[in-house]
Amino acid sequence: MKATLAEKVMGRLAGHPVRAGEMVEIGPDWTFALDDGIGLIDQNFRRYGVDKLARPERIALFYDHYAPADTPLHAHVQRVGRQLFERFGLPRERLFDVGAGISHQIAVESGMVLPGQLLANMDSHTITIGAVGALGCGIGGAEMAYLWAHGNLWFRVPESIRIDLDGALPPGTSAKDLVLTILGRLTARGAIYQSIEYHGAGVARLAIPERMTLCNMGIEMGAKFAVVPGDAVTREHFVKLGIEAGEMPQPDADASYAARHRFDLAAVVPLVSAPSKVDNVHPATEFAGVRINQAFLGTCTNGRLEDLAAAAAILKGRRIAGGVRMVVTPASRNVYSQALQSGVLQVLIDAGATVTTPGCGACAGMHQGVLAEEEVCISSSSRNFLGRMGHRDALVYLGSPATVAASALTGTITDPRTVI
Ligand SMILES: CC(C)[C@H](C(=O)O)[C@@H](O)C(=O)O
Ligand code: SF4
Repeated sequence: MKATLAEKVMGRLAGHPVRAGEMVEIGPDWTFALDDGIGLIDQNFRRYGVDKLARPERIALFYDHYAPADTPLHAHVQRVGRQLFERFGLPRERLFDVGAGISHQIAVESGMVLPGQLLANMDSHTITIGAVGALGCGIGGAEMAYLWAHGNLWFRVPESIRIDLDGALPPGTSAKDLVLTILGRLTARGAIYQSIEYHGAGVARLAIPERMTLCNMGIEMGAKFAVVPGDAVTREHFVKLGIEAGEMPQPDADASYAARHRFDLAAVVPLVSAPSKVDNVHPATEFAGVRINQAFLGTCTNGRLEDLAAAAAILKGRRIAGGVRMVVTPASRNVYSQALQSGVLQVLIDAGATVTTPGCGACAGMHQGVLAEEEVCISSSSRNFLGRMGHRDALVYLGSPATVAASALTGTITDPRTVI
């Protein structure tokens, strides 16, 4: 029986071959929770009298959405999580506390999640780990409480769609512009509950951080998973970490796909997703002259060293425009440290940027740079819904790190190719 990568991974966990559409009761290899969800797990445990965890070795907790805490309520929730860890005797090193960074960023950069593994997290952008040939998806608080208590949960095996990428990205463009190209064509409903498999010479050329950006926005098309099957680049990522990547499961050559698409990377241009729908994608040049108040560089979409470096390359020796604030939030402590040591942060600070604690930062409008009414932000993040980054009358445009830097420089939305 020919299988897609999603069918292979879920079949391994089910203990028998599975087909798209089938329901399986499986125990993911990893089950993560966040500061934004641990309170729900605690409530469910208390309501149903859970006093034992089924698979404690698969559990980790991350404080990324509002860390350090911005309100007494959020501080309380974080305290509840620390207490829950103590109550169940979970190892302290599995609680990634204030300053560690975004869960799925850490899952990839530390080598925690291996190719072919399934990670369930209380966060939809966990899909990002598809960059290392793994499957990541978000589930709700009651479901995660059930998983932690029982070890298994029902999943429907998704259909898969195959996207073949050819060619190479032109200068001034990045994986963000590529994924915005795909999102613009497929739309926000283009892959609902499907697993997007990326193939082809175009994706083989992309480094792990670029693959993370590519997979990250799969959720904006409604996908259950987005994944680049493990290859030489994946293996090299784990070799550098001193970790054995293992077998790296592959989809069968003639597996069955619900749809196939092809994109040429050479045709990609700097793009912007305009307010307030993610698939409202147009060339950045169409928004030339739109004034911004804030430029936000960070998130699990584009808060990695390579993203900060791309912005620094544009801002080196220059100052951001008067009246614009630039907020930089490294995706993890590791990114922060590397950006510090390499001088990238100094360039950004000299240009006038401010740097915040690693984590989600302003992305979901919870802290560290939310917007006032009528303010406009150019952001390297993944969502621009109304009210996403603060006031519901603020406007968020999404673009690449280079577009964010170029716009911070001029004070208006700017195609980075015009300022390089
Ligand atoms: C808070 C969390 C549940 C949410 C998600 O699931 O994606 C957030 O990370 C987001 O980006 O909107
Ligand atoms: S950085 Fe933004 S998109 Fe990513 S997990 Fe955090 S809030 Fe969600």
